[in-house]
Amino acid sequence: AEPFLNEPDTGMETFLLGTNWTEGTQPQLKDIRGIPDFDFAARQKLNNQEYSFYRTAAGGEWSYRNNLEIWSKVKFRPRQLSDVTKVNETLKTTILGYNFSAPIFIAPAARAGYADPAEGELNFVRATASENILYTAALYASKSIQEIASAKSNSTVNGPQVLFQQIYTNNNLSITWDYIRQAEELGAKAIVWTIDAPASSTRHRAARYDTTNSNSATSALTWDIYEQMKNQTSLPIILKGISTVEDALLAQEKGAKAIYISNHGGRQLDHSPSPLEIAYEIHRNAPQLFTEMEILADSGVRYGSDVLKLLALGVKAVGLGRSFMYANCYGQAGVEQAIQIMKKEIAQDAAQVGISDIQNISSKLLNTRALEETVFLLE
Ligand SMILES: Cc1cc2nc3c(=O)[nH]c(=O)nc-3n(C[C@H](O)[C@H](O)[C@H](O)COP(=O)(O)O)c2cc1C
Repeated sequence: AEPFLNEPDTGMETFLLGTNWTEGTQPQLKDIRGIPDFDFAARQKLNNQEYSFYRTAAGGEWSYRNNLEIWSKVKFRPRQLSDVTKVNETLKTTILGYNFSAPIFIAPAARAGYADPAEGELNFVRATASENILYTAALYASKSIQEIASAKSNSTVNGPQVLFQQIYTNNNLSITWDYIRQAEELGAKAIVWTIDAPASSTRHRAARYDTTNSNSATSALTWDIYEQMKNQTSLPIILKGISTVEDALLAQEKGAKAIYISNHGGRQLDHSPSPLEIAYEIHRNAPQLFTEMEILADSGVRYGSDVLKLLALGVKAVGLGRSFMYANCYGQAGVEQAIQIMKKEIAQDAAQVGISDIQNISSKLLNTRALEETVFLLE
């Protein structure tokens, strides 16, 4: 196996070594310039067990790598002399009808308490309120669903803050239905049902510390359960972990208003496709899906330009998992800074590409020839 770069050389370490920073201590937040810097910073602060849980991925971590490396295969085709002066105003978007300041969100991830034992996920709730982006809370959060709900802001552009609730289904479905009811009562606006974790996954990095899946007890995953779930709630159910155009089409056939393409950050199945490859497969086989339903995506997103590539294929909004977990090592301020970095990069990179409206990006601004070699085409 060839070595690879977990994060590009951002010059951070060189810079820090020229200051009074001591290796193994967390750098100052002001010295974080890009999303990958939060990974470096988290490695300094967290112990090996905690960092490994956040960082781990499945098998030889080839999907984890591919999630990070695939972006460079798709180049931009920047159009110069387009009027991009108002691009900042087009950053705002809607997700299932709710208003947000940017097409990015915090993906559901368990155990935020490793990064901030006192506040855990509450930092995500508060930071997404102040920055007005979406937070999708994880079932296996360090804080209880009640604690998360009570940290919500009452005064956002949507009125009370909009949170989506991620769930795993339990083999005993009555536990799942109770959980959905509870989320609904506490004001969640959508259920994000994770469908790509039918079993525990092979995660050597975290297994060393006996901290692998948070969901090892769960495996009830069928379209029949989806039908049953729809009868349990009036909330929209977003299927998280769609990896093929066939399943995207099936989801639409069964009435899904939104789906979420993801390979779980490469944490479930090694050699599962990246969101860029999945989005491209849908773009080539059933492009209408991007307008007929809302398609969210995550896995491997580290830069504003990564987000733009997914949006250009038709994705509605893009999530980040690990990066926000790492940013949470700085508490709410760190999470806010991560959101601000992403917003700034999305807007400025959009301008560089010649995008005047982030909500309406032509796929012709991408050169996808490299994906054409491997894309799966339906008969
Ligand atoms: C520490 C950690 C815990 C996670 N826990 C969950 C979870 O409980 N439920 C879920 O649907 N996805 C979970 N995920 C996956 C994320 O929702 C998301 O798909 C993934 O992190 C995106 O890839 P990225 O980390 O490269 O941004 C977790 C990811 C991480 C890193």
